[in-house]
Amino acid sequence: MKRARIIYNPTSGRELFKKHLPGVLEALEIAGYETSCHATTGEGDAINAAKKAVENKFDIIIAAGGDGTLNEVVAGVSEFENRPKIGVIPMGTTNDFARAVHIPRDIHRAVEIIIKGDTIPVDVGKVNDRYFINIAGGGRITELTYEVPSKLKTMLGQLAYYLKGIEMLPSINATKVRIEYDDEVFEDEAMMFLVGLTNSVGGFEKLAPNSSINDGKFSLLILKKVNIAEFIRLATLAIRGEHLGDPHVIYKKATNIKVTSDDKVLLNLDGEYGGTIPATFHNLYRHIEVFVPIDEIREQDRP
Ligand SMILES: Nc1ncnc2c1ncn2[C@@H]1O[C@H](COP(=O)(O)OP(=O)(O)OP(=O)(O)O)[C@@H](O)[C@H]1O
Repeated sequence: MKRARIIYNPTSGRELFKKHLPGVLEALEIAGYETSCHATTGEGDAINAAKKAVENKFDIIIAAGGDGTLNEVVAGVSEFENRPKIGVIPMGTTNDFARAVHIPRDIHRAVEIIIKGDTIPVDVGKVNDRYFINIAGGGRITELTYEVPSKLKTMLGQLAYYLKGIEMLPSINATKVRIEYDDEVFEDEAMMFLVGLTNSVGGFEKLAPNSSINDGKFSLLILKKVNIAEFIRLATLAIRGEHLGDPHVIYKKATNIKVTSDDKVLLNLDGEYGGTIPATFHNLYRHIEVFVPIDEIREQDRP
């Protein structure tokens, strides 16, 4: 019998997973998985739980939570040679990764996808000694994800982020950075930089339209120094995916990226605080296998 380990964050999103756990366990049992679970207790706990699951030779690990929980599970397995396949049950406020690979927010449909068993390989980003599956970023506006209280997310969902974003607008400013990407260099003031693996960030699904999740490349997006009015105009364009032709935006695919600055710049990794720069980004090509609804995967993401 195959063994599955569920690692779930009981505080994710609207805090509903626990209620559905018996049904999830039953469905997996019927499908031939002997399943056990671990409820995370706080930051970093899912990393350790995932490491233990690898050491205990579970066949698959199911991350039930938001992008933060999935990030920790991937970080936990990434150092190992034999990495179990990963299932995702999106329970967070933002589930950018799940959205990028078309895993629905419906718990039972998400479990069915795992049971069906189709997987695709997915690139993982490594920066300094940390990992990301979706996006890494720097610049004041990317810090907004840590300033939204969990209670507010439980109550308002995604809206909590937009409200915080509006509140932060007056305080965002540019920082002088040096960004080396493959053979090119950007050295100037920037509002933010994003290093993306998927096309979907915080509900902006067209932010990096031609990114592929398993081509071994990052989508690098740099927003040069602009004033607040221009920033809002570009954010509005970004919702429609029309920001890429703007002269204030640099958008390139790159495999190796290095960011340095004389100022203190915080790194945001999949929505959580991820240390400070200097940062060297490596793309771990097809590092994990993830259960997905294979028929819905975009052509450029199919292996
Ligand atoms: N029992 C817990 N209590 C408080 N925080 C926790 C607990 N377990 C995990 N966490 C932390 O919560 C963070 C965020 O969780 P997660 O991404 O799953 O859900 P979310 O906050 O609802 O959604 P999102 O981050 O997508 O907005 C995790 O990275 C982890 O550090």
